[in-house]
Amino acid sequence: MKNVEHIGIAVKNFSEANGLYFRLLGVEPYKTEHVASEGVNTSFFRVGSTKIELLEGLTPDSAISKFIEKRGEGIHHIAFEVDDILAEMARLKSEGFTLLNEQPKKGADNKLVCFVHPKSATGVLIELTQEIK
Ligand SMILES: CC[C@H](C(=O)O)C(=O)SCCNC(=O)CCNC(=O)[C@H](O)C(C)(C)COP(=O)(O)OP(=O)(O)OC[C@H]1O[C@@H](n2cnc3c(N)ncnc32)[C@H](O)[C@@H]1OP(=O)(O)O
Ligand SMILES: [Co+2]
Repeated sequence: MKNVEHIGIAVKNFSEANGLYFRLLGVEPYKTEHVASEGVNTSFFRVGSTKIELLEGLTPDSAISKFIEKRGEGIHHIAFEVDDILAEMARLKSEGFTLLNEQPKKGADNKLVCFVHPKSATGVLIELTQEIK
């Protein structure tokens, strides 16, 4: 695992939340991206050497909609950058962590991603991200 690549925050009202984080962070999001496979819209803000990812759920069965339904808005996941996502997934599996996808999948911001179940990481949803070169 390398640095914290981004912190994912689940929000109800995407445009309001983007305005709030612009005022909070003093920067505009450098990208917004619809990710149909996850049923989300995302926006990314650079903050120092890491990023904030705002996520809104677009369908009732999206992970973000279900999260907000159950727990309200807030920090949803922590993403770490890895150099070799397949090797890291194999390592975590051998360490007994529960992975939520067997193979890396296309995430946002030009990344391959994999998630670790919060139940095997002290209640924190962990995302692995590898830059697609
Ligand atoms: C577009 C990609 C983008 C990127 O950066 O590239 C993203 O980050 S997309 C982010 C959204 N996608 C995901 O989160 C995919 C992985 N998530 C999942 O597969 C599910 O959300 C899962 C398995 C974590 C939870 O599934 P579900 O909500 O259907 O099940 P439960 O509600 O029964 O949850 C089980 C258990 O986990 C707790 N939980 C759920 N979400 C979280 C969370 N984000 N952080 C911590 N804990 C979480 C939930 O409360 C349940 O615990 P319990 O004690 O039983 O209440
Ligand atoms: Co993310």
